[in-house]
Amino acid sequence: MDTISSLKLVSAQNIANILDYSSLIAAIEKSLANFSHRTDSGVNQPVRSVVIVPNSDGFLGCMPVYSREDDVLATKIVSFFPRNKDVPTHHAVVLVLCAQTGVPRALLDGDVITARRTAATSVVATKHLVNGEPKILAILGSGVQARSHYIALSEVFHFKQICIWNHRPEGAHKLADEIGNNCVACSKVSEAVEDADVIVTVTSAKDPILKAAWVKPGVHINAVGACRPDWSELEPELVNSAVVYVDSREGALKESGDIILAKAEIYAEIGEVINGTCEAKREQITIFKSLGMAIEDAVAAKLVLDKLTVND
Ligand SMILES: NC(=O)C1=CN([C@@H]2O[C@H](COP(=O)(O)OP(=O)(O)OC[C@H]3O[C@@H](n4cnc5c(N)ncnc54)[C@H](O)[C@@H]3O)[C@@H](O)[C@H]2O)C=CC1
Ligand SMILES: O=C([O-])C1=[NH+]CCC1
Repeated sequence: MDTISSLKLVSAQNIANILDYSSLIAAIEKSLANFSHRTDSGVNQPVRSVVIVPNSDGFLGCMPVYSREDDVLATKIVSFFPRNKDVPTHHAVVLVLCAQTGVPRALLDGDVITARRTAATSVVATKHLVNGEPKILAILGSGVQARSHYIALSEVFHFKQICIWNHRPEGAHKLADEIGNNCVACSKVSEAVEDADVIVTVTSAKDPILKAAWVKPGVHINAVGACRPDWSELEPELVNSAVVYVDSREGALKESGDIILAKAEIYAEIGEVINGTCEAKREQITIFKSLGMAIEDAVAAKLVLDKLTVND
């Protein structure tokens, strides 16, 4: 019988071995499209609940979702303590339950899932919104998401050059060394982004780091950090000069300082572009504001569980 005693525990190492970007990107693309159909495609996903931990900048987020198409019922619990120094800033677990009985089936480490599904989501947005074939990638930030974004984007696009900036230069140099000879560490954001076709912002900044004056016309920006309503990575002038796409309208209007502080208009969810109900305005500056959604974690966890062998 299916009981909690048969709960499967899945480690980060196991997930890292199993969760390949090619399957993940395809699954995420489908899930973003499904999400934007809302209840028509049987997705029930409230905006995440966030519990703030005073005097730490830290928070705990609870992210439940049900998706009929994917036959998955799951919740992620994620903490973000940006001031952590000796341990990572994010920690997460994903609990998957039987969608018919509610019995917990598996508890998965959520760190690798968070790193990879976020990058896979940016890949999907970039595929749909980038103007032509991108040659230069700029990454602002040099932590976990900077690495996963470099790997995931490089699976799909062939960049001639990658420019990294980090607020602590040693972080940018370390990542540039890891990536190798088509990668440079830049000492200024303006230098990193001036020729970029795709920009990824993956920092814990609370105030804007990227300005309108520095970017090329037609650039595509994946804005991945700044997940609090009073935090932003993008200067309001930049947000208001761009066509703004989000993962979830409700989520963006509640959580995204980049959108709330700029009083920006949201043009579409990326799922609406995938579904063909909203246009990809590729010739303009496009911003994909990513906050992260439970459905991304749920489909990633399901991929892992489906690929686990009985002995794992
Ligand atoms: N949209 C989504 O689905 C997700 C978004 N995130 C967000 O992405 C961002 C990066 O996450 P990770 O790479 O996991 O974190 P990390 O802690 O590994 O890296 C953070 C990076 O930001 C830099 N940084 C720290 N304070 C800064 C400041 N005041 N100004 C500029 N840079 C600063 C650090 O040097 C480091 O390079 C965070 O804001 C995080 O909350 C993370 C997971 C999912
Ligand atoms: O979706 C997610 O896991 C997160 N978004 C911002 C911090 C963590």
